[in-house]
Amino acid sequence: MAEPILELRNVTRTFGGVRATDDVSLAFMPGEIVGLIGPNGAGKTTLVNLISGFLPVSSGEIRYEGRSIVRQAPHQIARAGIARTFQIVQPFAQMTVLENVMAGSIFAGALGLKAARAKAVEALEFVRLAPFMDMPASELALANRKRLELAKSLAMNPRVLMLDEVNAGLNSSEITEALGMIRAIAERGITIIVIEHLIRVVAELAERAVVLHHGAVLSEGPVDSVLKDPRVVEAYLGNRFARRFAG
Ligand SMILES: Nc1ncnc2c1ncn2[C@@H]1O[C@H](COP(=O)(O)OP(=O)(O)OP(=O)(O)O)[C@@H](O)[C@H]1O
Repeated sequence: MAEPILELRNVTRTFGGVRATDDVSLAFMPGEIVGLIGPNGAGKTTLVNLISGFLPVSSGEIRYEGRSIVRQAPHQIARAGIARTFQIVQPFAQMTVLENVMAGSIFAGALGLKAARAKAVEALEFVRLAPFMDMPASELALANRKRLELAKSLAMNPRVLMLDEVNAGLNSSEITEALGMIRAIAERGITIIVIEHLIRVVAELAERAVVLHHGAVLSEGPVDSVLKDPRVVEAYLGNRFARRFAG
């Protein structure tokens, strides 16, 4: 059986008395798309911050490609191949779209300028932002700023990509387009963890879902069975939703 590319073993993170992450054990396989859902404050962003090294774990272990990464700095983790997007999109406003993406590939790859530029152009072509590459990033509309985030992460050559609310604020056709891009990324063998409020996105995109509640894993498994899990319905989704998916 294939080995997980990323594994969390009994990971806990506390803030004072709050267990933002509570004894979480999860394994992610190469090329799979996993939805990470849960109500506000469930601990989704904290988990992403722990995996990407922006926060230290209080206890437990995070293993990537079979090795512990819990003591590594964010840039080392990014260079090793774990990329993330941020919930709040904050491009370097004064820099061009291309320069923003190059900053990503340089951060993660220690590439020379020429290689970083080539990588960045390729990522911009993939997300269909190449025509905007010389524009200041501040001039991009929201949907394109989200694509810029995606391009920045892709330019890091990730093997694991965590997308934090990448569809928030987009309209329906923009979401459909983003979903197509995310699928195409997974087809390259990249593991994708989608952190989402939008159940539609998780239901359409992910093979597996993990539901967090009060920092702990409440339910995990194939998306449709997780969405019908009575504990999930009660904790998060509400009966109206349960009826829609029960059929
Ligand atoms: N830096 C911090 N200091 C103190 N408490 C924090 C910190 N970061 C998160 N928390 C707390 O940890 C819990 C989990 O928060 P987190 O932001 O991870 O949840 P979330 O599922 O991402 O929520 P949302 O969907 O609103 O982004 C919350 O109770 C939050 O208040």
